[in-house]
Amino acid sequence: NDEVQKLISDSKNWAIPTGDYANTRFSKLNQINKDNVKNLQVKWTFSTGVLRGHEGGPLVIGDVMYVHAPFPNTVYALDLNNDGKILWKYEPKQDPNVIAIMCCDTVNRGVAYGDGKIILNQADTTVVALDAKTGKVVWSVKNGEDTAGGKGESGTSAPMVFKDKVLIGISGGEYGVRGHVTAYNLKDGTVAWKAYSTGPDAETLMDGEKTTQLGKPVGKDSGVTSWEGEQWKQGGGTTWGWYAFDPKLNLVYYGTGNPSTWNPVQRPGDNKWSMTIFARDADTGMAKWVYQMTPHDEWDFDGVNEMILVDGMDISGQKRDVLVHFDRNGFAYTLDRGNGELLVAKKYDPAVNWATEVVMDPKSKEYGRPQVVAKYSTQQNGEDTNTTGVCPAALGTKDQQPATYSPKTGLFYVPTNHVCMDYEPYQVSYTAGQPYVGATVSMYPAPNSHGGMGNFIAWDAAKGEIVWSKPEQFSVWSGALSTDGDVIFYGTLEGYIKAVDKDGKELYKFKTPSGIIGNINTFEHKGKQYVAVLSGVGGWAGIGLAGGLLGAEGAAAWQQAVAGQKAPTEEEKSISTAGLGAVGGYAALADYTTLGGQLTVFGLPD
Ligand SMILES: O=C(O)c1cc(C(=O)O)c2c(n1)C(=O)C(=O)c1cc(C(=O)O)[nH]c1-2
Repeated sequence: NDEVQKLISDSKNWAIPTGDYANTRFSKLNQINKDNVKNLQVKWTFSTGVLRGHEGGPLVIGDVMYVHAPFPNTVYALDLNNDGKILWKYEPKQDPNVIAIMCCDTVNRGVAYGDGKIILNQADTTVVALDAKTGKVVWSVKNGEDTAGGKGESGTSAPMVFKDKVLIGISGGEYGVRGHVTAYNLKDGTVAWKAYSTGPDAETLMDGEKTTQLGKPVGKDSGVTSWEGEQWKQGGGTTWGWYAFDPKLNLVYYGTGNPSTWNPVQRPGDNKWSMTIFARDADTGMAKWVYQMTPHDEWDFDGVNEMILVDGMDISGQKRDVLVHFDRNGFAYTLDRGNGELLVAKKYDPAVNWATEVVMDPKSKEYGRPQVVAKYSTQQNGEDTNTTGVCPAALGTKDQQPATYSPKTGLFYVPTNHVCMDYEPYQVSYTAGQPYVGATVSMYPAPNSHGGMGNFIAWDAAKGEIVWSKPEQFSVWSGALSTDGDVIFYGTLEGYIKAVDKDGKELYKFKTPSGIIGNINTFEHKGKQYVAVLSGVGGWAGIGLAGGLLGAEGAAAWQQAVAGQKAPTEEEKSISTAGLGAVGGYAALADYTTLGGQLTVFGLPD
């Protein structure tokens, strides 16, 4: 989209949720720099009026900031000329029953701009285009089937506007939803193309001969033949993460989520194309290449995290245009983004133990496949057996919280989880619209380490090496930002916004009113640079607080039990696995923060 590209190239704006089409989250602004960032002050704040988890961040286009909220997905247009005075507000009417079918809090990762419209992907899968000037609905379409007699589909992902289209994904892998992405025409909301993650070629938009994985044709109907019977019909592979676009290659990139159910014993086969990076033609949706990172997933390692596109990376003396992806499974992948050739696949947390390596020898039958450690195979250990000590936990070495790439240092700065789990699969039967999880999980900090549940790291994607790692008490569930001012920002679950230098040295921190799971961004207005972030604890890691699943008393009792100071009661034991395992794991968060949705805008002293 030429208009959007023009807006993006002017760093004063933050014109798309990911900062740019390459998902770098790097800004050329440099007024706020490593020397003066310590002087940052709060300039103005704005309450969204909504509690629960606030993911994503505001857009800034010219004099207007667009702020979104989790369910009920209120959108505000704020006037930057007037300390954020409200220009318009849009509040959709949605059936609150959709809350019950959202796996990991009522989050929404942001709105997109294009063609004079603001596009919102609502929790109930309604996609609306709002007139950016007035907030009036221009068009509205239904992207899935939610609660009433539906399949348990929901919407949380941020749309991506590209060319004359907007890409929308779907959530509901915990409900057996069959994943899909749809490109809608920006003009009127009609469907340009729709591609499923599983199923026959005509529906996955694959060509058995021309679509390749690691240089080889995928074969006919691979999205059917890699499943038993008709299991692909509720096979998961949802598309709730981030999307990227390469205008030169005319390809869109994204990853697919876990195969449904979480019980691997119940679904033999590689379960294609769950857990897969897709490169699709932007005009037709046809898949050019794919790469399945975790064939036959046994741990819920959704492959949806962002794809970061970097040009001319020096890989063993050769300049390559690459795609870098920090997967939930604990491996960071560097691929040639033109043909999907695998260049690097290395662990980005030393705790990762479920696989020893990804096979890099093209002559091997196992080429590109992770080598699973039998002890941590929930498939081999079988149903109703608790597989213990698996690292990372189901929420991965990194979940949806996006990393940033700085072209100045050539490094990636990555918010990570340092969490392990016990995982017990069990039989589950499929009923449309009902949970289809099939595993009990509990989570805890990676053992024999620093005791915390997170690290903020710097990563060299050419070598596949951690450059430095800064321990955090909790998972870093916020998206990072790097700038030409040689500063890197991220937020913490306790609620701190932090700024570090290129060596990871902390330069600034400020405690905002609630835990940060939003993505930090920056913009310039009237010649001054600002940094903005949404606070509002929640998401999967914060579900205990956001969903009210654990009171402060419960948290304290649970912590004592974990610390071995008292025997856990039956109720406390059930807490440990509530919220798909996150409630017990993150119980101590209740000592630091509580719910609240607020935007905080920082700037330098006048
Ligand atoms: O399979 C799915 O459809 C699906 C959807 C979502 C979502 O839409 O938020 C999450 C997940 N899975 C998931 O596995 C996960 O770890 C997760 C974390 C979060 C979050 O916002 O903190 N959402 C989701």
